[in-house]
Amino acid sequence: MEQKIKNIGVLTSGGDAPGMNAGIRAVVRACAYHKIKCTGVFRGYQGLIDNDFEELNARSVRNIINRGGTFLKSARSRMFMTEKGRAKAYENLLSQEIDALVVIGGDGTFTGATIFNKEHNFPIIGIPGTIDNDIRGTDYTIGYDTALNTVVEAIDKIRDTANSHNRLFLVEVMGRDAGDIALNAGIGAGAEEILIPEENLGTDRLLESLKRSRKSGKTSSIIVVAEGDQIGKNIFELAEFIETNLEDYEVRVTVLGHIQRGGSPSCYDRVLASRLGIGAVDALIDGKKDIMVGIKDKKITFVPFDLAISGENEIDIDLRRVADITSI
Ligand SMILES: Nc1ncnc2c1ncn2[C@@H]1O[C@H](COP(=O)(O)OP(=O)(O)OP(=O)(O)O)[C@@H](O)[C@H]1O
Ligand SMILES: O=P(O)(O)OC[C@H]1O[C@](O)(CO)[C@@H](O)[C@@H]1O
Ligand SMILES: [Mg+2]
Repeated sequence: MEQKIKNIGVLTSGGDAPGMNAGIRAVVRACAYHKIKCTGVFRGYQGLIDNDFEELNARSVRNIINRGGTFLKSARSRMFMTEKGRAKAYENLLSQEIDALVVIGGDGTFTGATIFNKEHNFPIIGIPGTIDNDIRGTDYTIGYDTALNTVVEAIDKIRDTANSHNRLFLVEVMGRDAGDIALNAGIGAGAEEILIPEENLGTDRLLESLKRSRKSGKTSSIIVVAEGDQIGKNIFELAEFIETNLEDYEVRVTVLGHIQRGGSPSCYDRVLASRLGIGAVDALIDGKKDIMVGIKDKKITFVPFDLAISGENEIDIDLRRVADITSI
């Protein structure tokens, strides 16, 4: 028979994402509902190693549903990537009498979780919390929707200057290995071209497309470039390359950077985080472990960590077609 879970730890790890607070809140309140103790772990996996714990009750998470970032703070813990660091984390979990964990983060967080589970047989459920949306087994990750809206709002503003000065703007958006933000925000903001890590369309196509758009009467353009894109060595070199090859283009570069990770979460992200938080606690009560709770076709689903982090990020080819046709 499964042992009854008495104390669930919750942490946020990797890049912060809007909606993580709503996810923590849901986990804490689901624990309160089921009369399970809940322990907050500060600074992600690093907090496990440093013994940075605090008991949380339903009132500890008041007034945070609307706040970006994560009140538990986050970290990219190098120590957790070592066997020694993970052994220390396990020791601290035992001494705190924590018998299961909910980790909110991205692919790296889940990689750490599954390694930890294999080493120490410790029940962990993952909640996808990353603006990158680069997780398999869930249609959306917490923070992605808010980030998209932030990017579109920023590009709308850039468009004013692009249009007033007849300029070409290269706008860099986040996504080290994933083009989801670039592709969707690019379509939403009406970008001329969208460059993503999953496909290298080559510089010839880019120059041809820019020549064509001038001929068709366009006076300004916006190109959205994911930070992991492989066409240009970096976005500034790409700008130089375009100006060298197309003399009638005046190019400017905007790197949106971390504004994409901040801000109050959208309603979608708050609801998603609330559903996934409750799903994670339900899963632990049911004796599940080494899995991520996600959302597919509007329904809560559970997928093994190995599957959630498997393979390269895939983009929806229909979206590429939409981008190509609408930017004609
Ligand atoms: N191979 C690994 N072994 C052990 N722990 C790992 C491993 N990979 C990642 N982790 C742990 O997970 C943490 C978070 O991973 P990472 O920094 O890649 O962010 P993420 O969860 O992918 O989120 P995002 O991509 O949104 O920033 C790492 O800092 C590290 O502590
Ligand atoms: O400055 P940091 O925390 O290293 O974050 C940068 C990375 O985090 C992500 O935004 C995901 O959170 C990536 O797209 C990006 O490359
Ligand atoms: Mg990641």
